[in-house]
Amino acid sequence: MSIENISNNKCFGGWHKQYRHRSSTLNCEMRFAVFLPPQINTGVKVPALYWLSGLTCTDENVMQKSGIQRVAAELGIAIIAPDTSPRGDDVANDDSYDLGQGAGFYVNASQAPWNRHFHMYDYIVKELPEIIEQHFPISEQRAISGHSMGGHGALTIALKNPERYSSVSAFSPISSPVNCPWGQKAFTAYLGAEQADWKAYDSCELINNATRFVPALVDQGNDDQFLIEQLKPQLLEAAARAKNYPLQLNYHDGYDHSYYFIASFIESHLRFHAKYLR
Ligand SMILES: N[C@@H](CCC(=O)N[C@@H](CS)C(=O)NCC(=O)O)C(=O)O
Repeated sequence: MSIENISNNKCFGGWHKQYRHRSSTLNCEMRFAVFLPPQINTGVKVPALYWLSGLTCTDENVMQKSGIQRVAAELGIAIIAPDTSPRGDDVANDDSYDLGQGAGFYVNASQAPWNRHFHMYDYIVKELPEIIEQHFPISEQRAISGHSMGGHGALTIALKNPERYSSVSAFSPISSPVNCPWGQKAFTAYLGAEQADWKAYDSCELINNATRFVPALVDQGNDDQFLIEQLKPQLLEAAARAKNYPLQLNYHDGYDHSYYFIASFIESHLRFHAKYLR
């Protein structure tokens, strides 16, 4: 698996780098970004936090807007930022911002035309870590986090693979895609009309069925424009309470859905993950 370096920026003593590669899982060319903390110079492998972004995003949003690098450099954690879907002229798409390219929802699509490329679940869980751990001094110690659609991705991926992630966190996640318009639209397209098939990618369902717990942290702004209709964190809270699941969910007055909110609390997420990555 070869990768091509396309940019390098020194940052807080470490490096922000972008790469292009051919993904066999997604059947197209993909780009990802990695922040390598200064500790890679000590000859010891560093752990990684995978960051899954939300609707309309690429690898660039978190790297340019969250300020994640400062504390990642202090703690010696690499940040991996993939794209949010397969892309390209021959990849299926939709005119709306919440379906198709930029909106992969971190599932494996079973329905045409999406099933030719939209296998973001397998890409994030299997192919990308293999590439990362082959090409960089990054260990198999992994944590996962994300925002909105990416918060849903992080939670579901950790809940489905508790042996692969030591902790999970999310900002403003889509807490139960089965129960909101964004999720219902995407899952109908990618997974088909059979709602029983959607439950394999619903955080609340997965918490309900969990047998092994991954410590979880969620932060949510109370002035988030998507809170009531789409995000529904109270469903996540109720599922966790019923199961005694180790979820800490914090609400914050005045904060919205943007990266200004993420930038305000990203430090606490990194320190949370650092406790479990050691
Ligand atoms: N209608 C909005 C909805 C998309 C949206 O809010 N995306 C969030 C994730 S769900 C985001 O992170 N946008 C990019 C950014 O703020 O940098 C748009 O098209 O930008």
